Amino acid sequence: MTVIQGENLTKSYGKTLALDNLTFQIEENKLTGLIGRNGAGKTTLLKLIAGYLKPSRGEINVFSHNPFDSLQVSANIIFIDNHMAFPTAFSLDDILTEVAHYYQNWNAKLAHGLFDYFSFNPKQRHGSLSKGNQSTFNMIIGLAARCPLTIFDEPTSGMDSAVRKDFYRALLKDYLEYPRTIILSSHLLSEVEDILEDILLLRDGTKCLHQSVLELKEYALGLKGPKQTVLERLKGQEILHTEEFAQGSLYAVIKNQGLTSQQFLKHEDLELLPVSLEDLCIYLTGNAKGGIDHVFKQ
Ligand SMILES: Nc1ncnc2c1ncn2[C@@H]1O[C@H](COP(=O)(O)OP(=O)(O)OP(=O)(O)O)[C@@H](O)[C@H]1O
Repeated sequence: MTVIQGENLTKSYGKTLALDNLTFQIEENKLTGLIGRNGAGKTTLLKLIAGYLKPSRGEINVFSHNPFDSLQVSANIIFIDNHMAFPTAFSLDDILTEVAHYYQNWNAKLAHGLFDYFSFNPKQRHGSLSKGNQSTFNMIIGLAARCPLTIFDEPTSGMDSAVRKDFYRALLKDYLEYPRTIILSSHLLSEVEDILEDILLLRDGTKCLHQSVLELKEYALGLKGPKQTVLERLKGQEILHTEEFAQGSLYAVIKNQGLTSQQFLKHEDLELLPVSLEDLCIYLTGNAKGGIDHVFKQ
């Protein structure tokens, strides 16, 4: 079943075009990573899905409804980001008690288990938590709510690396036990790629690609060797990235068009290297100016 369907989705803020003609769909019970550079339109897209914003053009349907001001949709969604605010009079314990009434699938055992594991003080106020602890507390709510559509917008902001690892582990374990549709926006692709099933990559408000992580791992090949040898091998290939190194060597990333490694390894000077998902996404969403090296060449 399709949970989210966007058709020619466009969102402008005045003259700024944040999303441009985006068409995509997300199926039920998938864990999707929403990836893109700063300003690519991730938060805008998540807010359109959650019904916080109206599209300027195009259509968005969530559970077959327009999410804007839809009670039906909001009852089935939780949106976790680092702007969550709670009544200042509430302690953390009060918040957990109150939010439990909102979410049909709320799991108090999970909420309290995580709350104790992360050593929260039940009497503390949300506003007095450190930035990382606020994110951790928000994440507990996002997981324990077990909403059919769970949206995490940069959920690990401020968390230290140990807490981030615990969060990804908890997310994966709970997702495997209670499958649901989860979208996770993140800049830290290397940290999340092992738990994601699909990646929706945005570039300047447009869809760059939407594929499974397994497909993406086969998407590109890296070649390194003497510049002239690499250049010869690049003929007819779709080049995604090139980088020069000392002593005349060149590293090139090409689209894997079903080529066997043998074709490239005939030349013994040539090294075939895997391309990480993080690097691939950087190359696919890079600007055309030749990267940071370009600044130093001017
Ligand atoms: N309320 C707003 N008013 C005007 N422009 C906005 C507003 N919100 C976002 N934008 C612009 O829309 C574009 C997309 O922003 P958005 O926050 O969706 O990107 P993002 O991918 O989430 O970025 P980041 O990774 O930096 O959080 C940016 O150019 C941003 O400046």
